[in-house]
Amino acid sequence: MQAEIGLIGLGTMGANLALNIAEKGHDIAVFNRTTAKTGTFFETAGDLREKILPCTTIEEFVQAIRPPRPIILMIMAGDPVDEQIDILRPLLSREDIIIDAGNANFRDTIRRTLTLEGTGLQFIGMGVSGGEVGARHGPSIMVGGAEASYKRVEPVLLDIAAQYEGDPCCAWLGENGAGHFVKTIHNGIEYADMQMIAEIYGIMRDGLGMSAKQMAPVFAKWNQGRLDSYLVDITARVLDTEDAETGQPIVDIILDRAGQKGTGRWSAIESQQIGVPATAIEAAVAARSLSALKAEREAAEQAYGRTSPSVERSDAFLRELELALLAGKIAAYAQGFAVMSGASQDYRWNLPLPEIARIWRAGCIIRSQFLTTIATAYDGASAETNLLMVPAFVEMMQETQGALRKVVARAATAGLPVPALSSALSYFDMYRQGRGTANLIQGQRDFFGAHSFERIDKPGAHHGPWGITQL
Ligand SMILES: NC(=O)C1=CN([C@@H]2O[C@H](COP(=O)(O)OP(=O)(O)OC[C@H]3O[C@@H](n4cnc5c(N)ncnc54)[C@H](OP(=O)(O)O)[C@@H]3O)[C@@H](O)[C@H]2O)C=CC1
Ligand SMILES: O=C(CO)[C@H](O)[C@H](O)COP(=O)(O)O
Repeated sequence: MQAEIGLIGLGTMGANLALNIAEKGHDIAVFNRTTAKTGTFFETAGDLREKILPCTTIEEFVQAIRPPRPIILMIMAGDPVDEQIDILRPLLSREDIIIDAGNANFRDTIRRTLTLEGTGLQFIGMGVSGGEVGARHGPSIMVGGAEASYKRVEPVLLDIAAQYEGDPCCAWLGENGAGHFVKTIHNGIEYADMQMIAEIYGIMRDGLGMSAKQMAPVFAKWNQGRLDSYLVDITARVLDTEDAETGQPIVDIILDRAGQKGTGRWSAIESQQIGVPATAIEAAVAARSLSALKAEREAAEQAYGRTSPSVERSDAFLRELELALLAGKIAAYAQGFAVMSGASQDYRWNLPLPEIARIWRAGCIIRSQFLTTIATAYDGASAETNLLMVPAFVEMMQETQGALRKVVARAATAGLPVPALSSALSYFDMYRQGRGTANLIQGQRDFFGAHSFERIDKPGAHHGPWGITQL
């Protein structure tokens, strides 16, 4: 028997994706650098073993796949992907497709695509979201590369993707790095979403003095309304879970230092690079970096004192928190989609924004009811339209901005950090200000550097009557 497809990397994601592929009836060859893992994987695959060809050498693996071979790499992003491609290249034949399904930097994907061009090999950069459960039972799949290459693997990808009301959450999004770029922005939005939820949790814990057990049903209730989403759902579950060793809420035992592997930071870097601000994502990335400075934060708490609960707990304030989270979320998603729209023009991807919202409705980490509203909103709007200007979102923002304002103000006076929520609010306030304050900056720039400015009453470049600068 020769397999229809191959997969390298039997870690958390790869093992589950391989089982998913086998379960959907596709024969699959698998290989892992550490061969013991391949054995364990195969032994525990149960009935799916008849669809799986475990291979202990890379040569055996390549031979086990029917040409032209589609080969999925589900390994650590970065140098390992280049190393793996170098190992594979001499063993492959024309028309074979290498599919990098890890969280690659889209710039690496563009580089790899260019490197393989003209070799006869094809390259797909594919974002996969959904964690281990998604990989096993249906992830959201964001594909970039030549459309013809995608078409060859589309039947398998549509089979394994999550389904939202019968629609597979998988799409070809554009050439070269498009898929990995969209996955990166997905993760940037994920960072902002998670950070804003954590800030609301911080207000409840440190401002209202609520216990994890008390917060869990609040998030669970919010999950029944417009905040209905995977992240709010798992927040309620995390808050409700006890540590087996101590009997305490596990969230109270977990160290307050968040990891980050790069995608959030790349989203922020790219937004700056193309000049499309994503301040809530930036704030979320910075918050993770600050979280890592545990010892410094502890020393600063000694120096400045600890914040004690000082916000009055009431159903009305909890309702404001819910609405504030919704408003912050609208601004963060507006930023993420604006970055995709900007990059789509710069990189000539022609990213299909409504389709992206649709394939994020199931399978992925940011899946939510909210994405259906976004998909519908984009159906009637051009890709350049900021979500904040789409009627459905104008209405929601009008309704919720007051709560965001109150919550940010209350947190600021109580000394509780809300960097993502406050960045989202400032972004909204600047975005909706017809006459801003950059006129003064232009005056300053012209004063010190003769950079010129435009006037409101006539065209052209002008200079101010500053006189001789006195230092
Ligand atoms: N975990 C998640 O929720 C998600 C992860 N991803 C992305 O998927 C990819 C895999 O992640 P995950 O499964 O979580 O990671 P794991 O740490 O569970 O597995 C890593 C895999 O990469 C292999 N590997 C590492 N270095 C090399 C190398 N130099 N050459 C060959 N193989 C190598 C490992 O092999 P070995 O056993 O020999 O060490 C292992 O199979 C990453 O890019 C990650 O960012 C994407 C979406 C969600
Ligand atoms: O892609 C993912 C989810 O969509 C992975 O879980 C990723 O690892 C999350 O990023 P980070 O580790 O930086 O929090």
